Amino acid sequence: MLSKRIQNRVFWVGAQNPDLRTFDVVMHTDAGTSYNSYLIVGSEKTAVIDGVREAYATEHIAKISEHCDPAKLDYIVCNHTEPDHSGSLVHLLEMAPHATVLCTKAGSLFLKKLVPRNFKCRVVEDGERVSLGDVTLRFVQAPFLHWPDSLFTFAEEEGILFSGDVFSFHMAGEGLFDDEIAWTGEMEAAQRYYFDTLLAPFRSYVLDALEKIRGLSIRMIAPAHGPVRRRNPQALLEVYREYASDGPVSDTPKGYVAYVSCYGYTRELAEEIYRAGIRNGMDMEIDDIAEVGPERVAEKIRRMDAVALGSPTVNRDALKPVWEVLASLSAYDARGKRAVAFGSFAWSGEAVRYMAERMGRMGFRLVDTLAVKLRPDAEERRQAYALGERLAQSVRE
Ligand SMILES: Cc1cc2nc3c(=O)[nH]c(=O)nc-3n(C[C@H](O)[C@H](O)[C@H](O)COP(=O)(O)O)c2cc1C
Repeated sequence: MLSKRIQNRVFWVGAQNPDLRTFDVVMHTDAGTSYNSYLIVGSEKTAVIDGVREAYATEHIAKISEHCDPAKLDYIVCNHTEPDHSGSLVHLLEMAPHATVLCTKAGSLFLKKLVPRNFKCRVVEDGERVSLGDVTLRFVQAPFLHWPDSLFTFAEEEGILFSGDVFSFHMAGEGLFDDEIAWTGEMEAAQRYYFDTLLAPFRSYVLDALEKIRGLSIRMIAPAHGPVRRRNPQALLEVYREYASDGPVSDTPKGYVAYVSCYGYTRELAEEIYRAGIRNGMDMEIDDIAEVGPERVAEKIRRMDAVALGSPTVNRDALKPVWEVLASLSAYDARGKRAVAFGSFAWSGEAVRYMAERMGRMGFRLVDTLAVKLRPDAEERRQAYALGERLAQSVRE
């Protein structure tokens, strides 16, 4: 795609990779991705907002050159210093040695490690304005979206919010704007998946950032990946507010039992824990991980207040689907969540201990564990029920 004017004095000068299927190891994408960078040619000064992955630096600089001489660039704004947006910076700075990089304090510390050359860097304060002549940039600090460095840049006269990874999702295509492409359920899902993977751990920061931009007259949102949003930016802010509020905040605590079981013994324990949760006022769900799939289970765990994870011991370990669930979660997902581990075994019984150790290291608040030899008898089923009661109790506390 060539460079493109997105409005008056603002141009898209980014890059696209429609063939990408795995982003940063952690995310899949069915439609590639874009690395959005924007150039503002003000009446007095010029600014590039965000960069692209290093592999696309030449293309990026060529697109900037279509509209101005890169050697005369005044500012390069780094809303987010992650290498998919800052990789090109070292090359752009070679062309534009006099440009001043504008970023947050955290961003400046990251850039020192990312850019192996001296460059002019200025830390911008929350609410600070920088004039390009007929366009004024206003900076809104929005930390932890999804790194400590993140910043929004609002071009006041244009009404464009440059939002970094926020409001992004992975997609490359012919159209640059959301109203140029047929908006499908898959895009909605890609948007939600992006939020869940990168931003959900920082829900409260998302809500803080939304509050800070509430009063701005935003006519367009220009994110770092995916389409530029001009169809109804205010509605997108609301969608994000809903995403960010969809955490474990309901009055009725949510509990979840996820297990695997070869002969049904661990399942018997799971069902006792589930019953105890319900009788103790929790909104409960129960799943066999082998049926539902580890990713879906991990997704559900993110929204729960309490989790019970069960596996039999097989070949001196917990079963693979359980490890896949835990590998799909981050320490942010686990942080402070009440949890128990349980399972059946025949002679050595390592699974429960190993799960508990891993969950503890991830940051789950482990309430207790239960390992039962082979088929649970009446007393052991009572113990499983009591484990569910303690889990529910811990959430109330
Ligand atoms: C292939 C296989 C390997 C096993 N390895 C172990 C083991 O290393 N240690 C152990 O205590 N039990 C082992 N067991 C026994 C199971 O843990 C035991 O049968 C348990 O009750 C199964 O619970 P479930 O019905 O929930 O799957 C193994 C069972 C199978 C089928």
